[in-house]
Amino acid sequence: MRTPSAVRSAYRHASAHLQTTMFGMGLLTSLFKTTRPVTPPQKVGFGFDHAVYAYDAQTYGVRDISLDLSCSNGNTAIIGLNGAGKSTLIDLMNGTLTPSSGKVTVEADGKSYDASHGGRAQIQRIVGTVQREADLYRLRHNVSIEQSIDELLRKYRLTTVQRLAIAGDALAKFSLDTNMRTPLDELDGEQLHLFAIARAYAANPGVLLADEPMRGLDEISSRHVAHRLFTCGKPVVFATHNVDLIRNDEFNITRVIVMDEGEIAFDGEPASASAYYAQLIRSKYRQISSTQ
Ligand SMILES: Nc1ncnc2c1ncn2[C@@H]1O[C@H](COP(=O)(O)OP(=O)(O)OP(=O)(O)O)[C@@H](O)[C@H]1O
Repeated sequence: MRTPSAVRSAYRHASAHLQTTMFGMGLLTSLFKTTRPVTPPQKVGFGFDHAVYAYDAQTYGVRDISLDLSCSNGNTAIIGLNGAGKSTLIDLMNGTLTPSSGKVTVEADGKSYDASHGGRAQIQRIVGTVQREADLYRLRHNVSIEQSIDELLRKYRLTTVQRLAIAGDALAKFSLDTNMRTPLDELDGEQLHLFAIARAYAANPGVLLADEPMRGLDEISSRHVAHRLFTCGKPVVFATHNVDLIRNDEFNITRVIVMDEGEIAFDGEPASASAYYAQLIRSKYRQISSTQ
């Protein structure tokens, strides 16, 4: 039988071992953390070189896209009918998808990153993706929106005070400071869209990517969200079906890419793009009515 002093000594030994292990684990966790950019990456751009993405043998998301997109000169809209390839294009830009063939690169501050060649983590620091509504529902819903951003920021080497300050600033920027303690599932539609933007903004990316950032909102809420998004001080590349929006000077949309059946059908300034798109829709209607 062990004496009390032998038990105490074994306990001290075990506890010292545990402390060393926990210290090691803490060190390991912080080693794997990354730094949040203090100043966002500048001069961000996207390069597509004959990029193709096939979901399966029959279904192409995009076909043979070649595109040079610099984000330094205003906001960029991607428009197109359902299934035209807008979401696939956005997922290739943020490294969620890698091309089946061809190449997609993200340029920032003179360097080039390719998600097909180990660059995904770096790309996701440069590019802030506004989560789609469906993806927001995967977040924990019983925590406040402040906590939700705090949880996102835990991957960075930041103190709790720094994380909460960043979360507070991001929420204030998108008029959500009075809702900081509100759980996600108690936000209304407009607030939910603003929260998705604030969450992407909090990581201080060089560009924001948003797939239909006003989806499902009424005219008033759409306008409010659009105003906040397009005047937030970061370039935005976004997909939309709202053609009226792209012609609004207040939103500084300088380039519009029209997609059709996985390809870029038009690339230019908003007025010409919306005229082209109206023509495209008319020709689709004619095709449908001629086959009925
Ligand atoms: N996960 C998937 N699996 C199989 N096919 C897919 C998948 N996602 C998209 N597709 C197909 O890829 C093509 C392009 O779809 P994508 O979602 O990129 O278009 P979109 O322009 O964003 O459409 P929408 O405006 O309806 O969101 C479509 O034919 C679509 O059916």
